[in-house]
Amino acid sequence: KKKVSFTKEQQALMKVIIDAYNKHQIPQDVAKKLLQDKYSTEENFLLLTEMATSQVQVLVEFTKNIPGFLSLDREDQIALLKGSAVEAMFLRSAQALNKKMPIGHTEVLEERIRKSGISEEFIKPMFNFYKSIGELHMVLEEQALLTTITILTPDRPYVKDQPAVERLQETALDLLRKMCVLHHPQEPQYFARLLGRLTELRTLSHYHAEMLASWRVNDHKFTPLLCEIWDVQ
Ligand SMILES: O=C(c1ccccc1)c1ccc(-c2nc3ccccc3n2[C@H](C(=O)NC2CCCCC2)C2CCCCC2)cc1
Repeated sequence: KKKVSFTKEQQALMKVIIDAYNKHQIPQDVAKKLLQDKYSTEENFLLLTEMATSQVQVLVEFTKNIPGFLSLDREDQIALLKGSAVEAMFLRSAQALNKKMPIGHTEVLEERIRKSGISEEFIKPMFNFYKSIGELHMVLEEQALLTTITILTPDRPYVKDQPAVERLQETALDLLRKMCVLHHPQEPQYFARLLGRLTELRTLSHYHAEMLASWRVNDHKFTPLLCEIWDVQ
């Protein structure tokens, strides 16, 4: 059994990130809403924009707790948030679908998402991603670190001081690598598989503006915050 030891700094970093991740959960649980009632395509689109808007607010609060983030150039902080918001939303959505639920609930939830108004061509890649996240059975620490690593991606558009972001991301990557060895000792390639999901995530978010336009509703109304973050309207 591989011995994994964390430095004092790594233990402190993990605690800060876990506390932030737990504190900044989505207010009301969208999965519960979807399981309670069937909604029309319009209502589903509104639900998505409401959930996504509150998720962006939660994401901003979460990033403030990432050690070093607030010391970055202010415009770079905005560029990192803008560049990772859609990916963080899909990560959160994947976790919402893969959460332990009573028998049969996941199937109902999946069905309601499939029928929510999303155009067919995007259902497959989105669920492929959700399934590939589910198969990893990530522990909370890994989920929180994966979101942190997604936010601290140096090569987002308009980031000026990439090395400064790289240094923060590397700290989170070192910690995640150790977490993977600790929680998945039988799978030496687990860490690499986890990072591979970020590539799939980037592809999903690449088509996001186009995906939204294809949602079968007459007018696509967005909140001002989403217009900022989602490059729509
Ligand atoms: O942007 C999306 C898209 C994708 C393809 C085409 C057009 C738009 C697009 C499409 C679905 C989901 C998505 N995948 C989910 C998995 C499990 C549970 C809910 C999920 N959702 C939506 C949601 O509210 N997500 C929250 C989750 C918390 C963080 C903020 C976001 C609802 C919205 C009501 C209708 C059904 C799905 C998340 C994002």
